[in-house]
Amino acid sequence: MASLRVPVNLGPRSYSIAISSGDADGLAAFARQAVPKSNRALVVVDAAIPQHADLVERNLQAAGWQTRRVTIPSGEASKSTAELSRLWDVLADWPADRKTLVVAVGGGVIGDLAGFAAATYARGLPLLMVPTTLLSMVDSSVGGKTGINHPSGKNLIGAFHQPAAVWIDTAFLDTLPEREFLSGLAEVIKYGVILDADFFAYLEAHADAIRRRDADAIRRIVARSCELKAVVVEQDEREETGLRAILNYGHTFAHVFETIGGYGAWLHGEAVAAGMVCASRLAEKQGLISAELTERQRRLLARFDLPIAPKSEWPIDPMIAGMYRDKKTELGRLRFILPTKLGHVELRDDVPETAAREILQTAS
Ligand SMILES: NC(=O)c1ccc[n+]([C@@H]2O[C@H](COP(=O)([O-])OP(=O)(O)OC[C@H]3O[C@@H](n4cnc5c(N)ncnc54)[C@H](O)[C@@H]3O)[C@@H](O)[C@H]2O)c1
Ligand SMILES: O=C(O)C(=O)C[C@@H](O)[C@H](O)[C@H](O)COP(=O)(O)O
Ligand SMILES: [Zn+2]
Repeated sequence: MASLRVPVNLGPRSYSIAISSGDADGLAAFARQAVPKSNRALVVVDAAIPQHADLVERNLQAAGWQTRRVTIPSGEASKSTAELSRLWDVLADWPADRKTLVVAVGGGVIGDLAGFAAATYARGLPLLMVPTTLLSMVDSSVGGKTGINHPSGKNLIGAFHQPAAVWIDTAFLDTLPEREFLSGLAEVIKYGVILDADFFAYLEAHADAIRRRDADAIRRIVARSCELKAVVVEQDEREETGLRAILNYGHTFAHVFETIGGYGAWLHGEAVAAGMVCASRLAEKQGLISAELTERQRRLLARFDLPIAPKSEWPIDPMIAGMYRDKKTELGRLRFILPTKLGHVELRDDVPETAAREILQTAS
């Protein structure tokens, strides 16, 4: 299958996303082209996928890199100061220099963590993203948001640091467990709601093929998601104008669901799924959309067995308090991304706290 390229045009920080399937050999030339002058590579890998790291490391070595590997325990708890500090220690001990490439092999946890190490060590090292989950292929490996969690809130500590390149090989998905695969689909559905009504309709029409991981369907959803994210990031790289904030649809709710669950009850995509339904209900309440649009999202999410409401036992006050720590909050005002029609959303700062509280109270 021919490999695709999606460009991310950011002037001096521009890079290419390569999308292929089973073309491990292509990685060496691609990485070398993206990072011509570099002789050391720190390969940061999720503990569950040593076989994928072997493949990546072999190819980097073939392209002239001397490699070292750090294995990170799987799961959201690794977006921590302890794991970050371990990466800094290895880099300092080697020692790394400013040409040392950091390579993230894993899902969004590894990308966010290794990316933040790359952003901070020696004030910035080149970063190669090699995403191995659906969620990281369609979202987290692109756009340069890196960081770790704080006990009080998701991704509260972080930096923008664009990768030098993103290498997506959809063959890595062959080993991905079903629940993780479905979680990634929440972010794919997000793109349809916020930017592309036709893409949403495609997801509705091809839900069965997507669920059985049909190769064409996977390639199409990965490519379209990357294109849509790239277009947004190109126009508002650091979330300054409000445009990039649309990628946060459902996340004001999702992040408090993840935090209240101790970063373990729900996967990120599961929290985003329920968060999008809450945001859509909030838009209904504000008179922006009819119930039909929320219902379409609920139906599609349910076809992928994704949650469509928070757990009833989660206490509401700490969730509301958590929303005020959301990075979109300004001057003490909550801000939400709300749909106005399929394929279009707005950043709103006129939603009263009581409305968000009511959504949580009536969620079931
Ligand atoms: N930076 C961004 O723009 C951005 C965007 C979206 C999400 N995120 C972050 O990404 C994280 C979620 O990412 P995720 O869903 O990839 O989770 P993850 O990184 O925890 O990976 C999910 C699970 O899949 C396993 N795994 C990874 N690749 C595998 C493979 N090929 N085969 C078998 N198992 C594999 C891992 O061990 C892990 O248990 C969250 O922390 C979220 O906040 C960041
Ligand atoms: O890239 C973005 O911008 C996003 O908002 C993508 C989100 O899917 C992702 O979960 C991101 O990490 C959330 O960012 P945050 O700034 O709300 O922590
Ligand atoms: Zn997300």
